[in-house]
This record gives sequence, structure tokens and C-alpha cells, in this order.
Amino acid sequence: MSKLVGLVGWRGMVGSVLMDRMVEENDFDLIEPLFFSTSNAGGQAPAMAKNEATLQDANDIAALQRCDIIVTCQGGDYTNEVYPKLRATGWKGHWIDAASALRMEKNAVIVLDPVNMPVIKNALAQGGKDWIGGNCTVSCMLMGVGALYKAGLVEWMSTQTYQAASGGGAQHMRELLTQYGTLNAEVKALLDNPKSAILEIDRKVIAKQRSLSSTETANFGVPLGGSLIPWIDKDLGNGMSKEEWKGMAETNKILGLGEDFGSAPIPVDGFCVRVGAMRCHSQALTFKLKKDVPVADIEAMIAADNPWAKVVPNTREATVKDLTPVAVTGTMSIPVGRIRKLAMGPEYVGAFTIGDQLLWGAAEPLRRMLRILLEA
Ligand SMILES: NC(=O)C1=CN([C@@H]2O[C@H](COP(=O)(O)OP(=O)(O)OC[C@H]3O[C@@H](n4cnc5c(N)ncnc54)[C@H](OP(=O)(O)O)[C@@H]3O)[C@@H](O)[C@H]2O)C=CC1
Ligand SMILES: N[C@@H](CC(=O)OP(=O)(O)O)C(=O)O
Repeated sequence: MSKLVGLVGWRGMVGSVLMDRMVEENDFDLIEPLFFSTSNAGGQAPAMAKNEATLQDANDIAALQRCDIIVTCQGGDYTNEVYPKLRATGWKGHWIDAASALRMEKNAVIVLDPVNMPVIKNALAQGGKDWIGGNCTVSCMLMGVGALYKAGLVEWMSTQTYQAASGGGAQHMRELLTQYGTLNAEVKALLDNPKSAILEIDRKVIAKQRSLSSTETANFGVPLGGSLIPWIDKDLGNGMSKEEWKGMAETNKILGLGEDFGSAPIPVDGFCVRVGAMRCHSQALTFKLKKDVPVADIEAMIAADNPWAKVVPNTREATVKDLTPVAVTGTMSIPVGRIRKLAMGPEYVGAFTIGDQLLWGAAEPLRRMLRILLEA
């Protein structure tokens, strides 16, 4: 008999991407889905519903208890509210979650199976029930360069990220585009005149950016269109943003390294920056390797690691064509390019990688974890 799989948060941004992927991969053929809602219980479930076509109340613990597996993209507040109550009833089902709320809990595994299948298998064998998607930046990075970690080559890594508006959610994407539109409208007449002075355009744009209304910056707090914001997520009070903290904490947990696993963590640190891209997170990486490895060997390891990591030749032509958010958005591909030795010494290697933060960064690891459970 098919497993009863509760789907919560399926109509949100991450949830919609997940539903699309599940349809593409015929996952619904393998499950009996039960759709939940926090706002429309009793309403009509989407077309993928089978025997249970009515939306269940996502806060109804008894309804959730019926499920063998729950997949939620509803967000951390929902998880914090519902998960403890559900487990308190003695519910022994599997909980698969996109939110960060449970990520660092001891019993939770951060799932990214092309990178950490042994960690997942080990947790399954020990009765693990909580499977949490990783931070989008970390997941996309490890999909690209996980091979170097698996080979035990990384002494440390520094990241400089260029994170898309989608990381903040749907409203942030809309706000970015609205700002671009406002700025364009401000100078449209000057742009239409090829003889107009660029410095006059520039003056008008900066004046408009500085005077955007609080409504036009309600989500990011400051203008992002034509600018950037070098701070993502909470201020930890020690000079570090929470997004930056996740880099080391989650990378190590995904790989099964660090204190909880009885080993020394690999240092990972850098700066996380919001830029005016739509839904791809990009990052420049600096590695200190434990030994001098030829670039060709590094490229071969990355290319062979998983079917989605793609080495982009370190040429101008290939880089501008294949290593941009525009090229990668909506694809499962994780290109890794700009791979070269750095001036600091033969063990220092640079690389640049990009991933769609709604696919490998959010939905896909959850979908694949569901498959692993169904096939276990
Ligand atoms: N955004 C991202 O890049 C990433 C997000 N995550 C995590 O995923 C979780 C969900 O994020 P995200 O998908 O961006 O959240 P959304 O805000 O898009 O969706 C969350 C919920 O909001 C409700 N909702 C209210 N109005 C609407 C509307 N007009 N359209 C769709 N849904 C609506 C829906 O619940 P209901 O149907 O019950 O009303 C929906 O499930 C968060 O925990 C986040 O941390 C993880 C990785 C990346
Ligand atoms: N913080 C990420 C998006 C996200 O949801 O991250 P997390 O799942 O770690 O909360 C960003 O803003 O780009």
C-alpha cells in the first residue's frame, strides 16, 4: 500500500517548485498524498490529489498524525509550533522540512544525498526520523565542490556569496523588480535620447534610490535594485551574520564532521551578500588544500562527483556564457568555473559556482529524501 504523505506549504514558492519537480519525476505515482493548508482547510486540494481531495487543517495534530511521512515547506514558525506537539503525541513518522528551525538539532540530518548519502544511511539505520533541507548557499556550494571535501583535500574554505532576492521569499523578488522598474522610469526619457549625459542619468538614479519610499523597500529595508546588501539574516552580535555562521556549521554537519561526529570541523568562513539576481545564488570560493593538486585533477574530481556538477572551462567565453544566474536559473545544473591556482601558493585554489536556490537550494534535497524513504 502507498505511504500516506502529508504535504504542507505546497503552494508557497519553495513548495510550488517542489510540486513541479515531484510531477516531473512521477513521485505522485508512488504515494497517497494528503494536502494541508494553514489558511484554507476544507478547500479543494490540487490536481495531484488522489483519494483525499479536501485540504486538511495544517494545525490539526490528529490529521497530521495519520501521515507516514510529512513534507513541509511552510516555514520555521510553523515547524516550531507544530512539530513538538506532533512528536509529543508519540507520532513516529518521518518529518522532511525546508525550514532551518530543526537543522542543528542532534537527531536531525541535513539532507543532501549526492553529498552525504552515508550520513543519511547511517541515521536511517539508527532510526532517524527528521530530515531537514540545508541552507541554500551551503547546499548549492557542496553540490558543486563536494568532491574536494569527500577526498579530504580541504584544509579550509572562504566563501564570498552573491545571493539572489528569492532567498528572502516571493515578496522580495517582487520588490527587486519594482525597484528596477521605478529606476528605469525615472530616467526613461534620458535613456531614450542617445545624446543625453550619462552622469545626469547617474545623478537621477542615485537620487531616486535614496528617496525610495518605505513601501518600495518594505522587504529588504533598503534599496537593492542597482545596489547590494552585505548582510543576510540575523546579526549574531559578534560581527557575523547568521547566514555566514551557517556556512561552517552546516557544511560540517552535512559532511558528518565536527564535534557531534567526534572529529575536527573544517573552517569555512566569509561574507554573504544580497545582490539583485532573481533566484540563483552564486559564490566565489577560496580553498586552502592540504596539498598541491593539479587544476586538471581538481576539475576531473568535480566533474565526476555527481551528474549535476559541471566544470566550466576557465575562459572568458565559456564563463560569460555558462557561469551566470541567467544561464542556470530553472535548471538542475551546478556549474563550477574559474578554477585556478591563486597567487598565495600552490595549495590555494579559487573557484566560482552557481546554483538555483529554489531547486538544489531548497526543493530537490527534500524530494530526493522522500524517494529514499519510499525506496528504503
Ligand atoms: N525562499 C527560499 O529561498 C527558501 C526558503 N526556505 C524555507 O522554506 C520555507 C517556505 O518559504 P517560501 O516558499 O519562500 O514561503 P512562501 O511565503 O512562498 O509560502 C509559505 C506559505 O505562505 C502561505 N501563503 C500565503 N499567501 C500565499 C500566496 N499568495 N501564494 C502562496 N502561498 C501563500 C501558504 O500557506 P497556506 O497554503 O497554508 O496558506 C504557503 O505555504 C521557509 O521556511 C524558508 O525558510 C528554504 C530554502 C530557501
Ligand atoms: N537565508 C537564505 C534563504 C533561506 O531560506 O535560508 P535558510 O533556509 O537557511 O533559512 C537567503 O536569504 O538567501
